[in-house]
Amino acid sequence: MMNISGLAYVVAETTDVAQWKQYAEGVLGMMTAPSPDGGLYVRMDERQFRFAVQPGSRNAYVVSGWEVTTRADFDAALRVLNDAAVDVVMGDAAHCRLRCVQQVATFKDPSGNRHELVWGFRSDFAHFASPAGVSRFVTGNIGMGHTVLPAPDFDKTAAFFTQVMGFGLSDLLNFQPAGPDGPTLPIHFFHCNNGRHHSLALAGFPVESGCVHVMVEVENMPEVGRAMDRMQAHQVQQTATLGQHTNDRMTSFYMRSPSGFDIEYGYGGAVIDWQEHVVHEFTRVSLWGHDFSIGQPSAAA
Ligand SMILES: Cc1ccc(O)c(O)c1CC[C@@H]1C(=O)CC[C@]2(C)C(=O)CC[C@@H]12
Ligand SMILES: [Fe+2]
Repeated sequence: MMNISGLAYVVAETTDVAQWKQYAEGVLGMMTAPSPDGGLYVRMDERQFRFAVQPGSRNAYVVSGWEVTTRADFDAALRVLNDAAVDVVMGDAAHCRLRCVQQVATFKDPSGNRHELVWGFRSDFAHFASPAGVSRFVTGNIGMGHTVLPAPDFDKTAAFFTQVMGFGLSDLLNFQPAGPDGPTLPIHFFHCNNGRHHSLALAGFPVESGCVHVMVEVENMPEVGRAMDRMQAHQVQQTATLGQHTNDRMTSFYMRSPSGFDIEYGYGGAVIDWQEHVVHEFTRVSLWGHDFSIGQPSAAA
């Protein structure tokens, strides 16, 4: 059985590394350093990076990095992938060095999203000092946050994550963007072996950038408000108003990243005891706020 402990990192591609550096430092409030591939390590905590930004010809999401805590769990995970006939490419020394890990294995899910499995991060444990004065990001044992990936091949991809990757379904939404008579788009929320309500969500539609959004969490409401001020000061496009989700209780706003996908910036996400949790379908996205219409192309200035 696979025992993934959390979302370790995400990798994004950009045509403009300097722009990502400004966004990471000035808006997200994260530290940056050059990476060996000519890109950027974006730091949120004691790890060398939580976002790896690689230079390229596109602005897009590239890969999700999933972590196991031991070599034994890594080997067990490789056996599970092999038994499920998943094509796995083992990373070479350069790939391990780039990701700052002992071992890395790459594969795709049934919708074509790319994933990496890693163990044994390497770190200099330099103190995290946010260039924007962010007190701290909520990471550690619950991972860097969550990622929401397109899954046009929905049922196969959801089955892959529960049956092969060992995720649990937290809850689900049958989203009806055009009202009760319109089409239904499933969004399923999955947890791995930590208390974060979801480390992954799968959305049953294609997304040009390769990702719907990545969520990062800060430790109090003022840090969310200060991030909104920085977003405005840097003229970054907001894609949803401030609001609070029904399922994970996160208070957050959404904005565009330079790689085309959104960043959800929030605080107060519930930490769940999975023994007590009951899987359910929810029909309201938010307790209050979260107007996603401001992110639609027609709403753009
Ligand atoms: C519904 C929900 C619960 C918890 C989350 O962390 C979370 O991001 C969401 C929203 C999921 C989803 C989205 O991100 C893109 C825009 C979507 C499809 C909507 O317009 C409503 C639900 C939204
Ligand atoms: Fe989210």
